Amino acid sequence: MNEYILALDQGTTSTRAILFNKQGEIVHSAQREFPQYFPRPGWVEHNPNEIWGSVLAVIASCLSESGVKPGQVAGIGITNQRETALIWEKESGNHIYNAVVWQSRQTADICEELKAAGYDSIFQQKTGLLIDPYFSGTKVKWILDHVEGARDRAEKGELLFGTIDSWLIWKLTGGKVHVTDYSNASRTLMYNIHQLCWDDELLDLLDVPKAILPEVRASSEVYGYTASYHFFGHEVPIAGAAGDQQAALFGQNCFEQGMVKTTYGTGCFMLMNTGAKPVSSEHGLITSIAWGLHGKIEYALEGSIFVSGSAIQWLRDGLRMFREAKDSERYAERVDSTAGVYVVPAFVGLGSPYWDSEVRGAIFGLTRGTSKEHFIRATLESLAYQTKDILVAMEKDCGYEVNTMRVDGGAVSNTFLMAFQSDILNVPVERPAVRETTALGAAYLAGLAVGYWGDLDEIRRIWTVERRFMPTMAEPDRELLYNGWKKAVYAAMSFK
Ligand SMILES: Nc1ncnc2c1ncn2[C@@H]1O[C@H](COP(=O)(O)OP(=O)(O)O)[C@@H](O)[C@H]1O
Ligand SMILES: O=P(O)(O)OC[C@H](O)CO
Repeated sequence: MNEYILALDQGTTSTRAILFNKQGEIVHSAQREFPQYFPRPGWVEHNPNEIWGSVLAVIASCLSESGVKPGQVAGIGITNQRETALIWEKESGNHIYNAVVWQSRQTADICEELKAAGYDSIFQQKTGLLIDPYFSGTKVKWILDHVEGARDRAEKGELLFGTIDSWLIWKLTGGKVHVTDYSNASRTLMYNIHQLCWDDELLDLLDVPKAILPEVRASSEVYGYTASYHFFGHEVPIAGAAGDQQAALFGQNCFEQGMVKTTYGTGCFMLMNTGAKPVSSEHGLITSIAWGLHGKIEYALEGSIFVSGSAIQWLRDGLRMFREAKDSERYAERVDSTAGVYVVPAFVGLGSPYWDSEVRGAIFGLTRGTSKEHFIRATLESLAYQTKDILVAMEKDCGYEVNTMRVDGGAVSNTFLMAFQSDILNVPVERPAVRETTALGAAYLAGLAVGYWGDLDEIRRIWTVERRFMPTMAEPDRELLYNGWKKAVYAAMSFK
């Protein structure tokens, strides 16, 4: 009887369940969107019960549509939107407040206070991160500050905190297992990535009681088994977990130091495997744990771009420039260039390497001749320029040149964008055959833990490139275009 690995990819806007076979191929997948809540400008929240409902729904669809029996699932791997924080009651499982999403800026004041008190460098040294509303720590503090009685109850051990991986493992095991993995813990602003422990000093600064924190475990090991009532009578091992960007790094087979992947989804995230040593950034990047595997920790250097594919959604839904995201390619190719137009899609500020939460989007270089095609092309090109900003910072931080970038995520099906990306970076860009790399990484981590795949070499043998984009642009053209982008970004940053 054939066996499969089930990956659960709990993303910011939708949840996917994907069944993979031994060749790392997709056998079947199911996807479900869930509601987004914006209680105030800049705030983004999810209802944890709706997330859980979406997970149950995609598992059920995936199994029933594929005809795969629950007993044929050798293991489950979980990957998740990172940083999103939630707190629930240990006894009832009820959340005490919605999940505060990574994009949410509701803790901006808390961050300003911590920065004004001079704590930047302590947080950076210990966690590899910056003080920014993006990360979980200030979100946990905010929930405990705003829900009456929460801090007391947290101290008494009545409440549990988790990122979405923790929540799903807890729910899937019927409330038995409260864990997270190293990669997710490293995004919380509370975890010491050098000493590998929740950091007492940082917990004090954030006023977060240790009792609510999950146990931190490897990214590939059996954490527990599905409660049989959730999984059609079967106890399936939950055997892997990693934050979605680290899972994508794993799914892209970036197992060696210096290997780089970039995922173009709602936002865009470039990660470099830096091996057993964390590289501390001096150029606006952040340091995280890539994964804990086979008793070893590996680290990653990361650049996080908040708006990427969502700029294309904005063209589609906000400006109604086309009906489907893929139409952007056709429009962009109707013109030879943007004719000097630059779009800076800083809708929620800028992440790496600028970290400016006050800047907002801007457009430069308009003339009477500017057309819709120029505008669409300039927006697509902005995805590639933002990625170049990160690569430049990454090469400075690690001290060598990146020789290949592997890509995945929804926007990589845009061939114009990938060719321009390679041109503007002057680096070959590799697009893999399986583009659901995040889910694939989670499947690999779970499959390794249950012996479905024997080792990394077996995984390396099944990973294949679908297309390699080689740079063809002349250096002076590249320089001219990129200089224009830098001018546009700094002009946008000066308009506040
Ligand atoms: N052909 C395309 N060209 C440009 N952008 C695209 C294209 N197809 C999808 N996108 C963008 O990719 C994003 C979806 O990618 P996905 O990896 O599913 O994101 P996420 O996991 O963050 O929800 C959307 O923001 C969409 O606008
Ligand atoms: O859910 P995605 O794919 O938008 O990814 C979100 C990232 O994990 C945020 O850090």
